[in-house]
Amino acid sequence: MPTEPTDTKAETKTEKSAPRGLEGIVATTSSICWIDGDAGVLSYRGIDIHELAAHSTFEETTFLLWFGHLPTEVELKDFRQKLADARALDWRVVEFLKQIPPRSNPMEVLRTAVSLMGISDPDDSDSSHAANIRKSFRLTSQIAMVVATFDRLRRKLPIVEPDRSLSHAGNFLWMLTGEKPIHEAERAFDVALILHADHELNASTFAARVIAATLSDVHSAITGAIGALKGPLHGGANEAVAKLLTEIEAGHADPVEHVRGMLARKEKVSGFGHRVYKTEDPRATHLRRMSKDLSTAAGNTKWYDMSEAIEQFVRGEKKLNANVDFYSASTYTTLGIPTDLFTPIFAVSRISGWAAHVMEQHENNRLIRPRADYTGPAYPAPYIPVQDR
Ligand SMILES: CC(=O)SCCNC(=O)CCNC(=O)[C@H](O)C(C)(C)COP(=O)(O)OP(=O)(O)OC[C@H]1O[C@@H](n2cnc3c(N)ncnc32)[C@H](O)[C@@H]1OP(=O)(O)O
Ligand SMILES: O=C([O-])CC(=O)C(=O)O
Repeated sequence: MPTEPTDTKAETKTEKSAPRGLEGIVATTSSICWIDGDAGVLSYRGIDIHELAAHSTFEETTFLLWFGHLPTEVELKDFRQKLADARALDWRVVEFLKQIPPRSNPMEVLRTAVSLMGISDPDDSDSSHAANIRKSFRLTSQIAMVVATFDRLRRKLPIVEPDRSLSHAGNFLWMLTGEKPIHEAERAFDVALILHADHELNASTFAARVIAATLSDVHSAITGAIGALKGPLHGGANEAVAKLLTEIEAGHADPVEHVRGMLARKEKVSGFGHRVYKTEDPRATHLRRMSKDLSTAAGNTKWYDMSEAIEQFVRGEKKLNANVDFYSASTYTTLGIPTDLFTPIFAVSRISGWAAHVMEQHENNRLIRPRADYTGPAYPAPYIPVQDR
């Protein structure tokens, strides 16, 4: 006996909606990263990002994120060694990189390569903490190698074998360019990796934690995280900034007038705004300076000058601050890195934070499964046979 459809949705209501986009919702506890968005403070395990950018290395910062304290000299040496020892891509991953079309999107290539790495990982079926650490070493070493190797192959250049004596930053630049990086470039890249390493419950890290919380494996969580990072509202914004700068230059446009037009058309300007920071993103402070210093040293401040003009205008007009993605675009361009590698390079760094969060999730796990505030047809809606529709 069919029941009469109700004319009210009251019965079908489940829960009251959280704010759109979960703004301001505290979804988990975590001891990895603390942000004060009003004061513009970012810290990893309580240590201010400015201290880490000034004194640390990517290896040391990754140790800090994974193990919760700064390493002793012996611990750091051991950590570096393990990261360097993991610089070996499985032949199936290399074959995949050789066989895909050179025009493939590098973020899609990376996402697929990480998924493939999961199949060939020696600890594949082991989700113990020790195995997760070993997987995290391999992923951190090899994501950088995948990005560099794919770029070499698509440019029809020979693959550069890793140099285990180099730092993580130095080895990436070496495998990408086939040249040993000068100290300034290696240090700038190392600092960029430190700045991008973690950022609390950003979209890709949240995605990774949701996947990890089903007790799925590290590679599945990181594959999902890469998919989330790719979007232009998140990590993909650094490429969008570079495209904007290139478009302005190609059209011989005035940067301020170009952006004024975008705002008038209600378009978003990539590299500005942030869900958490209501003041300057502390990472942008470093990237702005790096962009300026590197471009001055290179004798071409074109991209920096354009970026600075846009930043001043957007801040004045919309009260929006530059985020981490804005000046990373001109910094990486000045380092000679192809635009479509900017977001993969974000992943080269963020794997350290993702891994820390996946391990933290597994250590104190509960399934993440919120509710939706249902807005569809009232229950019970009638099922109308196909001939009567
Ligand atoms: C690593 C990272 O993920 S950092 C962020 C990278 N993403 C970007 O740079 C993309 C551009 N920025 C944005 O889209 C947003 O600022 C986000 C996604 C970063 C944050 O989004 P939210 O907190 O959801 O803010 P939301 O998108 O609702 O914007 C609030 C208001 O500010 C405006 N606004 C926010 N960012 C921008 C922007 N970059 N350009 C123009 N207007 C903007 C919105 O249009 C909106 O205005 P309205 O209230 O008049 O409609
Ligand atoms: O925290 C966020 O929402 C985005 C961000 O800045 C990051 O992931 O680095």
